Amino acid sequence: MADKEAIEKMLDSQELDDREDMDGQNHPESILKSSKTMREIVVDDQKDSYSKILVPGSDREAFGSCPMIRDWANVGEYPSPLQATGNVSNFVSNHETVLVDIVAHKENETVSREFVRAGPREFIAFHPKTVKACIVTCGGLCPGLNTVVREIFFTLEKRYGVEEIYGIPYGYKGFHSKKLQIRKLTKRLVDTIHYKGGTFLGSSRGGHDTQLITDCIERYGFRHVYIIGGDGTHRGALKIYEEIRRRGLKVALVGVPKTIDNDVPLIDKSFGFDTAVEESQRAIRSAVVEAKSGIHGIGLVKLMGRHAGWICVYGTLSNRDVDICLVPEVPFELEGPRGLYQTIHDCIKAKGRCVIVVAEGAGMDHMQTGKEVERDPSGNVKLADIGLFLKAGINAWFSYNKIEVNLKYIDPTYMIRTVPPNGGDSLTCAILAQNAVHGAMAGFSGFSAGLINTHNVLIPIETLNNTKPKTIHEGSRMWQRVLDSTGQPSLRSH
Ligand SMILES: Nc1ncnc2c1ncn2[C@@H]1O[C@H](COP(=O)(O)OP(=O)(O)O)[C@@H](O)[C@H]1O
Ligand SMILES: O=P(O)(O)OC[C@H]1O[C@](O)(COP(=O)(O)O)[C@@H](O)[C@@H]1O
Ligand SMILES: [Mg+2]
Repeated sequence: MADKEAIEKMLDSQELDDREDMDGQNHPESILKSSKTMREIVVDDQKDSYSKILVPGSDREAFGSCPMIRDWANVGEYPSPLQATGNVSNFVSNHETVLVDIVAHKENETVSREFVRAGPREFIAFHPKTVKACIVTCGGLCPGLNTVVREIFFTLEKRYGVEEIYGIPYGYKGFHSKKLQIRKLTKRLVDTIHYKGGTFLGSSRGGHDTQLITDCIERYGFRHVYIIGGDGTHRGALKIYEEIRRRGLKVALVGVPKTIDNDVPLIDKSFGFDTAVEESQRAIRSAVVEAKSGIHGIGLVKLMGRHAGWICVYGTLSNRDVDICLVPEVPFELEGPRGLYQTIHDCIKAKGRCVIVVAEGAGMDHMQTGKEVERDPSGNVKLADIGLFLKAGINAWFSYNKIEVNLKYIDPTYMIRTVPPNGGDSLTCAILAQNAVHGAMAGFSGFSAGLINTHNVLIPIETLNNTKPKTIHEGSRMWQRVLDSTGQPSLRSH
């Protein structure tokens, strides 16, 4: 039987669970059971080559649990329509968790954080016919946004039989701006959007208003709210989630973390990052070709990375012809015998050329002194252009020292985030989106879908927001790989 037919048949046979409209806490035991206290997973206590992993079950406020709507509103319990079309062994129990800290040492006990495992549940909290869902994309662009939107749509529509799915235009503003139109999404509208870069829904910075957004959610009767965005978006999402709880609304608020900078904490990698790195190769290769072809050629490439230099690091390590990599986390000096300019000079003397990759947030201590800080509508600090600054500084230094150089500056900033996702990122987007929907259908709320240690999890947004962004550490093996590949010195006199 076709998926759709099987789902329809199953849904038609289901009465609306009256718990959905009841007061009181009459919840199914199967879903409710709370976890034990300190749980010990002894991987193998016979062999001392295995480690003992302790999961701190007693402190499950932050880890190992995920908020559920039934904590503040009544929801029902229905057999999942996936029972009619899927393999039942694919269902995930609410008691399954994924460990975060998996590197162990046999001499020590490893205490790991854990998150609820994502995936389809055998029983769901919403009758799909009662679900009105909306999807919004916020903040900067990232390859794969459209793929996430499309997959949320099709998972809701095809797998669960949800009929009303809406697109919120241009980010948070779209919930309340009179100039913007919320529109119903259809298969025809979203069918081919994954082949394109950008976001079909539009995006924006600024415009977050917790009360107006929650009013809109209430007015439309949205039961699922899917919010795709980065750190700023998630700060905004947490406020909406708290307001939803305060008002006692039966709403699953779900995040999908997005950022080209790859600094979202806890998760393995953010979607679109690999595509951006791949796209950065075109710019870096051009810089290498230019540097190799000119007399004392210098290729300078500026890439994105406001507070974290992951694109530069991965771009550098992929290319392997880069001589100097500059990231926001690792300060460098310009002048002096170990400074940047002298290092470029040494590199040119040794190789006849020098290729430099710089993150937009690197070297800010050289530029923003004394100036008033400018902010974008979301409150992010507007950075001065380190690429242009270095271009001018390098040219001036060599000119002063009467050494001919040919510097070519390449700034592919927006080009690397506006392309469609590559194959791997497309798959990541699809799986994240599916798990966002499975989590919402199961009645979880206030979480973001993420991949940790290659396993899909539901991360409470509060935890995500309270965890430090993932940045590069100077003492790390990753930074050491950069130093090994480039051969660059510390660029500091101390
Ligand atoms: N602290 C905050 N509280 C509420 N909303 C916020 C907050 N920070 C950012 N936002 C909102 O989140 C949206 C996206 O934020 P932004 O920083 O531009 O992008 P990103 O989510 O990619 O980091 C914007 O609409 C912005 O107004
Ligand atoms: O010009 P815009 O749209 O503000 O975007 C620039 C910023 O967006 C980013 O690509 C990603 O930022 P977000 O993840 O916060 O959206 C940064 O690297 C960059 O500084
Ligand atoms: Mg951000």
